[in-house]
Amino acid sequence: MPRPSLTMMSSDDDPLARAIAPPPDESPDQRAARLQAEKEAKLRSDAIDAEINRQRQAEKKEQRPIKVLLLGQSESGKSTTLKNFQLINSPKAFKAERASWRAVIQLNVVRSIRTILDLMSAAQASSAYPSPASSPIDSPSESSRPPSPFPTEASPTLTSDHLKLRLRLGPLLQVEESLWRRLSPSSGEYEATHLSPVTNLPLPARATKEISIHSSSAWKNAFGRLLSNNRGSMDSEQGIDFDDPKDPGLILHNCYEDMNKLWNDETVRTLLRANRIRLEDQSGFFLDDLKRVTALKYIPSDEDILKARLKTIGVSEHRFVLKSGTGNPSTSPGSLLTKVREGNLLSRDWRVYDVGGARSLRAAWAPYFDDLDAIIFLAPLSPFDQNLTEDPEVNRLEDSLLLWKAIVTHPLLTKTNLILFLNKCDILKAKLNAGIQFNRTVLSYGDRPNTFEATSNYMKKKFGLYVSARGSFYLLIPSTAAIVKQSSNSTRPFYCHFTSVTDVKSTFQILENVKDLIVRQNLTDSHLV
Ligand SMILES: Nc1nc2c(ncn2[C@@H]2O[C@H](COP(=O)(O)OP(=O)(O)OP(=O)(O)O)[C@@H](O)[C@H]2O)c(=O)[nH]1
Ligand SMILES: [Mg+2]
Repeated sequence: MPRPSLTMMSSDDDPLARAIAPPPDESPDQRAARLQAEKEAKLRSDAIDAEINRQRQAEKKEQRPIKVLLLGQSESGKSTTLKNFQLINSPKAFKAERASWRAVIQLNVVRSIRTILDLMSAAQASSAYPSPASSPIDSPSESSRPPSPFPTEASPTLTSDHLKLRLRLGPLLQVEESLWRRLSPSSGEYEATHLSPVTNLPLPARATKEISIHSSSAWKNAFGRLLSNNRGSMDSEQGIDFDDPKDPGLILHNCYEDMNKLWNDETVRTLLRANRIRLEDQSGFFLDDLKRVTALKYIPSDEDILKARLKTIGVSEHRFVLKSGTGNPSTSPGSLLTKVREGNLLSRDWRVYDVGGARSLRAAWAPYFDDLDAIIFLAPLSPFDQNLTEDPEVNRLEDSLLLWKAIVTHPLLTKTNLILFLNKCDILKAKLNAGIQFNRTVLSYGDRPNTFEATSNYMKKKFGLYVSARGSFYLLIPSTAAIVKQSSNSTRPFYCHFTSVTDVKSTFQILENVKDLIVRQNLTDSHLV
């Protein structure tokens, strides 16, 4: 016999319908009460459904990694900030890379010395043919330089001792060659850049290039291989093989006396000043630590690694998990993050992206704008008297401001947390202390005091105007003869820190606060708080 279909089934046949059906003798009052109860039950059920839905959405968001992008012009300190993240969150991996960074530091040392040697050659050539038109100071691009913030000195005359010193340092050129070859894959991924924005000297081709390694290249493997090598001469913990025949440590060690003599020579210092070169403010400067970094068993410290300079091409990514219970002295015991950590509610994946900041590389940034939690934008304050390497017409401070404006007003980033690091504060302080006048290049600064406090707060205000104020303002920089007049209608929160990201201790504190802020915002977005 065929079973009755659902439509054929009466409520008498359906046990559930029978169970919930109203009693046949229900009075009008009872009916009204029943309908009211059913209405309330439905409301409760809908509220529970909505809560479950909300929690599901939040969990989904919780599971996706927190993404942070580091932005800023070239040499602003992005990769150095990434190294700080690594040092804090993956110290073992950071340590494992010491051998590779040691090679970069050796190259940085050689490059600084080479700058001096090339300068000596140029000075010698111009003294042999003393024509005003060929002198470095009168080079055609001189007009594009910012006005000198300190008095220009006459170029000194080099003695035969200087020339002997230069000859004795010849082996360093081989060190440079061999380190270049080892660090770079055969394709040769160097991008030509000028040696320094303050020199327009006719230097040899090699000296005008800055070493840059594509992030996808396995340059660290050239040295990382040593990790598996178990030789007795090796510091296995640091992964450095001091007896490696290709290691240039011995040559550098043997050249220490001459390098030190060169760097501390008064005539050489005058020559540098006459050409407006302050090596001590440049990236990858180790000449004040020559004895230590050329020691036979030199192992780079954390600070050395942060100071090492290697230009980024491409994008590097650092992943880590924010562990529960990691100590943050700044997090108050009752704060949300502490509670979340204590309750072990939060073990989130983090991804920090570091991109190349040179002008030609900025087009590669946009694909990373999607789905970002925060951008840490680095604007170095110290190069207020320098122009861009890639565009000698543009002041570096002005470039940072315009870049910041482009990020603040970018349509894909309206909901992204923007955190500004006004960086290289240590170099800014040193420059101001050396008597370099801020208002010589930033004319709009007027006659305000030439102190760190006044100049840095002035720039904080300028950057802040784009995000948290309405109105117009200007920054006058004569090198470009441009008045950077801007207006802003935005009122986003303005998170700003004065940083020196080569300083491990202060940067640790700032990054912990930044992580706290990002987690907080992320939870707020997920409606968890
Ligand atoms: N003294 C000092 N040096 C800094 C500071 N921040 C960065 N540097 C140095 O400046 C140089 C450039 O820093 P990077 O982190 O390589 O710059 P970047 O923004 O990654 O540059 P690109 O890769 O070219 O885009 C490095 O030698 C750093 O050690 C700082 O606050 N103070
Ligand atoms: Mg970089």
